[in-house]
Amino acid sequence: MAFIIGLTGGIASGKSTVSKLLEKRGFAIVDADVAARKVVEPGEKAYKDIVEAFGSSILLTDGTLDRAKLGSIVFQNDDERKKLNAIVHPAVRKKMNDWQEEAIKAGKRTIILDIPLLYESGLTHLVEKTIVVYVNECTQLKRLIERNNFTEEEAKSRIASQIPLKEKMEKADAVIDNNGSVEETETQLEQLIEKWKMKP
Ligand SMILES: CC(C)(COP(=O)(O)OP(=O)(O)OC[C@H]1O[C@@H](n2cnc3c(N)ncnc32)[C@H](O)[C@@H]1O)[C@@H](O)C(=O)NCCC(=O)NCCS
Ligand SMILES: Nc1ncnc2c1ncn2[C@@H]1O[C@H](COP(=O)(O)OP(=O)(O)OP(=O)(O)O)[C@@H](O)[C@H]1O
Repeated sequence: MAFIIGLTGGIASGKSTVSKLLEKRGFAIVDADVAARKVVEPGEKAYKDIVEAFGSSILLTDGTLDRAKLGSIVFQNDDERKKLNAIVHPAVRKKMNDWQEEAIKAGKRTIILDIPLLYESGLTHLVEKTIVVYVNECTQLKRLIERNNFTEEEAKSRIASQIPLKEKMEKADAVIDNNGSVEETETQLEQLIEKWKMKP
């Protein structure tokens, strides 16, 4: 039996940073954001459903999704976001399940499911333990604005579309504080790998 761990946090809290550190150590990573990009490629069912629901004005000239435009629609309106989630999430779950099976077949002993919406989507039954990557509100806002070139308003509306990070932290089996340097984050991760006896 493989050890299945859910890695989550808030937008721009540092999940990808932590998952890269885990990948470097040979752990299998199954990333929901990667799956969510894959299942909306032209030709996929979710792609067709999105075009039907949101209209072809959310497409770029090459026929792929205009993610910036779709993002500006769904992070300003809860109903639109729920509509998109209902189309994309079932396909994401299936894709992640396929990748998890592949990792198990390849002999991986610990599999990390990197799922930003682990708590929002009620998916904790899929994992044995949860890790929350935590940053304070100020760091989160600053890093999100810097990484995505968002205005403060755009960044705040994305943060507001998720359960507050503090609440996620209270639900977690382990918390990694990513307010400091990446090296400090790596040290905490190493201690957790030791404590939970995680083997790649
Ligand atoms: C709206 C979309 C096109 C915007 O794309 P964009 O490239 O700007 O963002 P990206 O996909 O890289 O997501 C960045 C982060 O935003 C947050 N986020 C994304 N979707 C959602 C959502 N539906 N609800 C809350 N937060 C979300 C997550 O923290 C994610 O890590 C895209 O986020 C999307 O398709 N979302 C729906 C699928 C989804 O829920 N993905 C999250 C994990 S399954
Ligand atoms: N400890 C750190 N010190 C400085 N910058 C950091 C640190 N950790 C992450 N960052 C930066 O903050 C931003 C967000 O980090 P990252 O992309 O890992 O977050 P995420 O939780 O995966 O985000 P998302 O949910 O949006 O995919 C990135 O630009 C990253 O380079």
